[in-house]
Amino acid sequence: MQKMLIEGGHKLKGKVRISGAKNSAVALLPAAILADSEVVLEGLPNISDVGILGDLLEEIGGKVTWNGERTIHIHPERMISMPLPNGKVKKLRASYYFMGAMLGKFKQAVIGLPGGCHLGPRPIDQHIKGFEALGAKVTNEQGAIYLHAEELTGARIYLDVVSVGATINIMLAAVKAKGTTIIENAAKEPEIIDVATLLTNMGANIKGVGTDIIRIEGVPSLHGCRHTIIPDRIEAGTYAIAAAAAGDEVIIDNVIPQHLESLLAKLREMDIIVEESDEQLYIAPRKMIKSVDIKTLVYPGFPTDLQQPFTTLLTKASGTGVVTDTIYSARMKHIDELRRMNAVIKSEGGSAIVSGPVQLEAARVKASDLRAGAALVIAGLMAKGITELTGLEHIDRGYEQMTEKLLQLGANVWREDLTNEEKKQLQNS
Ligand SMILES: CC(=O)N[C@H]1[C@@H](OP(=O)(O)OP(=O)(O)OC[C@H]2O[C@@H](n3ccc(=O)[nH]c3=O)[C@H](O)[C@@H]2O)O[C@H](CO)[C@@H](O)[C@@H]1O
Ligand SMILES: C=C(OP(=O)(O)O)C(=O)O
Repeated sequence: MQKMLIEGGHKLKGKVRISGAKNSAVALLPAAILADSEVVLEGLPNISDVGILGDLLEEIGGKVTWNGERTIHIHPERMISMPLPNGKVKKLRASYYFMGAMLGKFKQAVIGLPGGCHLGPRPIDQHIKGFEALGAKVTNEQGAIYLHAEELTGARIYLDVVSVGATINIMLAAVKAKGTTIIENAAKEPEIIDVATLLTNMGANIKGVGTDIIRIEGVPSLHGCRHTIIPDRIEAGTYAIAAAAAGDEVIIDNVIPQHLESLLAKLREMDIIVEESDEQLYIAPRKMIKSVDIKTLVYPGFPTDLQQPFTTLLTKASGTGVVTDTIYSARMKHIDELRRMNAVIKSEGGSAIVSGPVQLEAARVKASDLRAGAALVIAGLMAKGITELTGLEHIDRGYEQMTEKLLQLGANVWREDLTNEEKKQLQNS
């Protein structure tokens, strides 16, 4: 168990390279189950969620080899419908994609309910509604979802809420079903397009991804292929926010700027200098920046996954900014920690109202989830003194080599093992 120490006040400057997208990677890996021959995925991020999914593919009989840290070769030929009711599936959210992929391939699966960030209730009723519409019988027995179908048949499925996970999971279950599946009110996130691109390269017939109606003609089999993952727009957004909050001039490399338009528009509204080229962003903050309000929405709206880091940036802005998360209204556990660091934030009617500018002060803080962790790292970069951050297992789920990337940008940040006393204190907190 470790803590991260961040000495604030060192301006970020230089170039940072963005890794492959976590939320794509965690769907591409289970999608490989559906193929009959080798799938090669390139450009994967070196994060713990990816490692766990690789292990799960092996647990069900896949032959998995890594070529370096970013390229995985998956041989699905010997995979079986092994039940995964417990264990590693509980460590992350995206293990729920084993439901759709194994149902699509084997017509049966037993998968424990997923873990992932605690952001308030995260039901999977829309995933289940989709599987049932395709002809599966789905039951929940002691925290594991049992899925079984004699045959999967295409269906018209209207999602009651726009859900990334349900859209991808239904695609995975439907690509080999008999006939046509139509997903209405589908999510449009870039990661969904990335997964559909992989499936199409495997031989699937999918139309309409990136719109809210996806049409899938089932095919009898899918073959292997090679696929390169898209860059992580949330990691890129996090570094853009860090650059705006504690940077001088920062270039963010390997990014698709169009994936971040909602964030970039807000940064410009604050008076931050943002320049875009094909694969790069250039961010330069001004001395005085203006507060703005943000409301998270489904893509292409402002991403909930950047809400927490953005809240930290608002502490530096002049005026009052209202932060409302319409996707996860309870995604506010970073607020108390930011208050410990001198932030002035009121909670009102489910929104956080941030007043600034204030000089943040170093403190001992704890990441309750992945993006709360990112928010607190940025706060540490802005604060006076040395911030000590625990809960790093959350950060490691989604940020590749964050310490190294920040060091490269000129931050003074390092990790240390926790003492026994600190471990005890953490367990009791
Ligand atoms: C691994 C992954 O890709 N995680 C992302 C994914 O999570 P995840 O796929 O879990 O999020 P969803 O898009 O499904 O959730 C969106 C909203 O729909 C609700 N909902 C969802 C499914 C369902 O069956 N019923 C239901 O009510 C959720 O509670 C939430 O309020 O999208 C979220 C929203 O962009 C991001 O924060 C996560 O980083
Ligand atoms: C909420 C997130 O992840 P997950 O859905 O994997 O918990 C996230 O990436 O911000």
